[in-house]
Amino acid sequence: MVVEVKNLVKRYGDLLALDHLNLEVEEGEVFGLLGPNGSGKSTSINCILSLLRYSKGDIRIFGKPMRPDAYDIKRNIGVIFQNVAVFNELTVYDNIQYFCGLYIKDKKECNRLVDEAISFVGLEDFKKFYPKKLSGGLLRRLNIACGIAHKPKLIILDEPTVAVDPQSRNKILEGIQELNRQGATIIYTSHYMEEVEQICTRIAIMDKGKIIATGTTDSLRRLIKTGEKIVAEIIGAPVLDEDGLRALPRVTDVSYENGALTVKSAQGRSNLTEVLEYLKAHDIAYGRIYCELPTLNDVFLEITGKQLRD
Ligand SMILES: Nc1ncnc2c1ncn2[C@@H]1O[C@H](COP(=O)(O)OP(=O)(O)OP(=O)(O)O)[C@@H](O)[C@H]1O
Repeated sequence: MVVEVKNLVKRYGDLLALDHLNLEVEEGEVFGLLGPNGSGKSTSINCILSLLRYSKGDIRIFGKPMRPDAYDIKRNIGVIFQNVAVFNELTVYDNIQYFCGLYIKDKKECNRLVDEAISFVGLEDFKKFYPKKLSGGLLRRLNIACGIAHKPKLIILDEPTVAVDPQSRNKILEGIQELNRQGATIIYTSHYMEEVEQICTRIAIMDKGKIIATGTTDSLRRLIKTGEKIVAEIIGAPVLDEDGLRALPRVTDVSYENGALTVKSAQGRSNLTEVLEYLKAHDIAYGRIYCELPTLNDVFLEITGKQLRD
């Protein structure tokens, strides 16, 4: 176990930010902490890193108790925070060298690792640039390079893609997967469910300071009643007999809004053929028709009654 958190409680005054949080991350995982804004992701990370005092709970990293002065543990952790934390007075190269040099004393080895980190995040053409000259996406990549150059065993990324252009976002996501392939265990916090689905091997969904569900994307999808969702883009504005659709086997919900007919069925049942037959029998013209499995947002919605991105 790389990280073990037991019954973690954190209060900010009267606000209960972490409510008996339990979390386990195994070696080799890309572990996603997914939750809406304010659910407690950053607070969890800051407590895990001993950057914040907490009211109650136990935290172990690499099997040892985590404390503010546990430098042997901290040496093996790389952290990339939401807010970019680099020196504006130093170039891209010098920034990475500074952070890497905090851990790697051999200058030659440090420079080799800096070069490796620069090519890893694709900043070869920007080595001599100062941070102010970099776009938001490139700045994020620099932030990541500073956090990973010393080859930590555990890498924690707190929403590293907020306000990042698609090209840099893809580069960052691919980079995280590559770091994992090279042996690092990753903890990744985000409120973007697509990213978490794309890169995480296991996911914990957070709400109001608690983990409300944990599992792989597939196992989380199976947790809920809703299974397949069929969406048909209806041509024209025909009146639909929704009751006829509701009567299909295991249909849980039917809606018809803005020209889109949505039919949701319970797990384990596909109603695609029946919906197509219904449309044909009632002479209803349609354009695209597609089936979707539940998303992590559907999981969150069913468990909490609200959207992940409220
Ligand atoms: N320093 C602080 N003082 C008081 N309340 C705080 C402080 N930091 C966070 N909070 C509150 O604690 C709760 C959890 O916040 P936290 O930043 O951990 O959530 P988050 O899931 O990381 O959200 P985001 O995605 O917006 O960063 C929120 O209600 C937030 O307003």
